[in-house]
Amino acid sequence: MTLLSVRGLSVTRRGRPVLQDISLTVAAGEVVGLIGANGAGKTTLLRAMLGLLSHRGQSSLAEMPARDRGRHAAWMPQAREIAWPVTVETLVALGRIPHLTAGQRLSETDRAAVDRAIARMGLDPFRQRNATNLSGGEQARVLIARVLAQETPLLLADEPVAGLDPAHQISTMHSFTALAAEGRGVVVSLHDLGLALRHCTRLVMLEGGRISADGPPLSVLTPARLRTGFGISAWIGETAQGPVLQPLDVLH
Ligand SMILES: Nc1ncnc2c1ncn2[C@@H]1O[C@H](COP(=O)(O)OP(=O)(O)OP(=O)(O)O)[C@@H](O)[C@H]1O
Repeated sequence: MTLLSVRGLSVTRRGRPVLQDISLTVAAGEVVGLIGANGAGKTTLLRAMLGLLSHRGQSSLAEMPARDRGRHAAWMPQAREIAWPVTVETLVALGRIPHLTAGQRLSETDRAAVDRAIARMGLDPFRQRNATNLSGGEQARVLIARVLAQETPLLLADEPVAGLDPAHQISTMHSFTALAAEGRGVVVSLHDLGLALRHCTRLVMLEGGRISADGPPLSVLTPARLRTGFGISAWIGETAQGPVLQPLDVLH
């Protein structure tokens, strides 16, 4: 089942083309990693697909009425600052808003979704803590839990694992894999190519605002693309524990 369809999407900012002619679809069961160097256009693509940026071309998500969109896709932006001094539980429960009608309180179903998201991100010990008093990585986990609580068919996240410790980076990627196994779809921008290789079912690589590769991770992360797209060399190998990528050096 197709959860997102983008055709011929282009974005111009300050007269400069930032994205050109992007077409892709995301199906149920996929964890799509969006990769590319700083400035390649990952955030711009995620925001344009959601309808948060003016664009040419089509995105099925941007064309939905706002209310339907909130029930179809959850969005975790790159900015991590939590501004409100509310408990972790209250903040995660905000993810249920698209499912409520005005003035409606959380139902048992909503509370169960909040509990599942809190458990998935290992936040039970923090439930009643003020979210603004948590560490940066803990706050990121709270924001991931909020989008998980939304329990939408599609999840889009901009660098969700940035700033997390290794255990929480891996467990967050496992959460995405579990969502895909349940029949949802995930699009996640990542700078850690090792995590992208191991945990994504497919990678979409951006170079200079265009898709330079789209396919299974090992077929996308070739030495030539690591050189042209990232300016690095890397060791890539198949091991007993699965594929591994270790960046080695900057190529001049
Ligand atoms: N408000 C803006 N006005 C003009 N240009 C912008 C604006 N926002 C982003 N850009 C430009 O668009 C290009 C793509 O930026 P974008 O943030 O999408 O890249 P990214 O791949 O997410 O990068 P990063 O890995 O650094 O987060 C960059 O060249 C950036 O300078």
